[in-house]
Amino acid sequence: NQVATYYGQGAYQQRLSTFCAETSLDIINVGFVDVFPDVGLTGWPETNFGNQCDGSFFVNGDETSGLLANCHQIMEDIPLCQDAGKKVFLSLGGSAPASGQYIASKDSADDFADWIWGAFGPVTPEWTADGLPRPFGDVVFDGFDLDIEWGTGFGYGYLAKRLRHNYDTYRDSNPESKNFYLSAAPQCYLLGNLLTEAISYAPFDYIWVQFYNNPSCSANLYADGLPGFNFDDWVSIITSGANPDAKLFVGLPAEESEAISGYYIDSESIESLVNKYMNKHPKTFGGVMLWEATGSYNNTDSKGNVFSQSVKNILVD
Ligand SMILES: CNC(=O)NC(=N)Nc1ccccc1
Repeated sequence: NQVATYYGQGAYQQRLSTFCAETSLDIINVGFVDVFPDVGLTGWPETNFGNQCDGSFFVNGDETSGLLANCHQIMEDIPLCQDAGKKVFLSLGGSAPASGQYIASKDSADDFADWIWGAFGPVTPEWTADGLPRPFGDVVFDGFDLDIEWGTGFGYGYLAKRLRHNYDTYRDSNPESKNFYLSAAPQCYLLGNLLTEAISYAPFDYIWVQFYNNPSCSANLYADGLPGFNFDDWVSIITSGANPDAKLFVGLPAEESEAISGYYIDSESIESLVNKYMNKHPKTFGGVMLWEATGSYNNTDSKGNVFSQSVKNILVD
C-alpha cells in the first residue's frame, strides 16, 4: 500500500527535493495546470505552482500566455524524486479558479491531451521543432492526474482516454520506455460527481477520493461512528469502471488547517479505518492520499514522525 500526496500549493512550501527525501511518499502529484486551453490565455493551458516559479510566462507568438516559464527548482527536483523511486504526476485542475476547468468539445479535449503529452510527456523532436514549450525541459512525468473540482463534468473522460491513447501509441514504438499512469481525485459525493463518468469511460490506474470537505461522505463520519463514509460505493464504481483493477486511495487532510474545519482525522482514526477497509477490499484498496505535502511536513507526532510517515507506518504494519 502506498502514500500519495500533492505538492505545489503548500503555504511557504520548500522546494520539491525536501519531499523527494521523504521515504514515506510513493507518489507525488505536482499541481496545477489550473486553467485549461479553452479558457487559457493564447489558447494554451495555464499553470500555478505556488511560490515555486519566478513569475515569468511563455510568449505564444506575440502574446503572453499564462504558462509559467521558469520553475527551475521543480524542473531540477523531479528527477531526484524519480531516482528515489517515486512516481511524479502532473495534476490538471485544482481548487481554483472555478472557471479554469472548462472543456468545450471532444476535439478540444483531444487537443488538450495532445498538448499536455507534447509539453510534459516524452521529449519529441516535432514538439520542440514547432517551437512549442517544454516548461520542465526534458523532465518526463510518470503520469497525469485529474483533480477536477469545478465544471459540468464534460470532457474529462475524453481527456483521460486520449492521454491513455497517446501513452499506448508511444509505447508501441518505444517498447523500452517507462510506464505511464492516469489518476483522478474525485470528491466523495456521488450525485453530480464530476469524474464518475470519466472513470467508467477511461482506464485510470489510481483513484484518490477526497474524503474531506464534503459533509455527506467524508472520513470524519467514520471516525465519529456515524454513517455516510462511502468507500464501499467507490469500490463498486471502480470495479464496474473502465479499469476494474484501479487502486482506490483514501484521500485525507494532512493537517488540521488543510481542510475545512472538522474534516481532519488523527492517526488513531486512520488506523481503524485503514484496517477495516484494507481487509474488506484487499484487491482494490491502494493506500492513502494526503492533501498536501507541506501540511504533512508540518504535522509531526510525539515520536517526531511527519504525518505521511505515521500513515505509512499504519499501511505497512
Ligand atoms: C486533491 N485536491 C484537493 O484536495 N483540493 C483541496 N483540498 N482544495 C481545498 C479546498 C478547500 C480548502 C482547502 C483546500
